[in-house]
Amino acid sequence: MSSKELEQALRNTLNRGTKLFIPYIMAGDGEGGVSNLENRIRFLAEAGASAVELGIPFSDPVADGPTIQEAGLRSLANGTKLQSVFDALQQFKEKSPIPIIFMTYINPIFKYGIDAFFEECATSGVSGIIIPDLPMEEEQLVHPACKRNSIALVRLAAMTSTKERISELAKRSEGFLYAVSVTGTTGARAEHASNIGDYLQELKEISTVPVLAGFGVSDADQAKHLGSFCDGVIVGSTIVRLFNEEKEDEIKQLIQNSVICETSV
Ligand SMILES: O=P(O)(O)OC[C@@H](O)[C@@H](O)c1c[nH]c2ccccc12
Repeated sequence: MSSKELEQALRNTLNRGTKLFIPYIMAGDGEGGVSNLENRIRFLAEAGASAVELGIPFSDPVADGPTIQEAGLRSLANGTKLQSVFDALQQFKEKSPIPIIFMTYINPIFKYGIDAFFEECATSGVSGIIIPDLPMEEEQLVHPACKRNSIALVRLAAMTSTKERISELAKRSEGFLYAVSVTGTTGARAEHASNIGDYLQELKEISTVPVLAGFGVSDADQAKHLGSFCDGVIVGSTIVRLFNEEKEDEIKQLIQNSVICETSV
């Protein structure tokens, strides 16, 4: 799947009249470690997920809140390595029904080797990547390799970024634009800032790719609220927690209730 194809897959979903929902899961978390990946991704696709964000466990996850950090520790305890994630993806019995977007810090990419990393992404069916600790000024380090292997480099916009920076990020983003919707780390929040709607609408106006809000979304009401200002949401900590508590039914309900489009907007 090329980087344009990720964008197109998301647009196809939007054209069917639903909002986007991208769940985040930590690769290697849960019983069986990476061997459960194919089942989990298939389950999420059937539940209505538009794509999946797949986290690679890392020892120093600076942007992760406690729920994702704990999932990373469980995954590392299961013996997960970057290579075992690639191997598991390459061994899928059938191609993933939804696009897979990697979420990893820059360090594991350096360690693996930039070219080798993106080549493996392409042969593993990964269509996009989120690198939260790679500033825009440094992205030339990886962008040529992303391009060569048709991996969409998803940019993150923060609420604290200047207008100029946000519009540059929105212009550059591939696949979609990740609108970080809180200040701070990942994790469920009771509520979002009152100016969140303005922020998301502004991003939506300047972005040429779909805009998804992430960070702090823990229920369908929040998802629908944020989704009413943009194209949908990314949910991490709540999905990770529900998988860990074996509450797959709640995951299904959360996704199905979040993607409903209210026509008032
Ligand atoms: O957990 P939350 O609050 O639902 O936020 C999404 C998030 O977990 C996922 O996108 C993610 C996990 N780790 C990250 C690090 C940086 C940016 C994004 C992420």
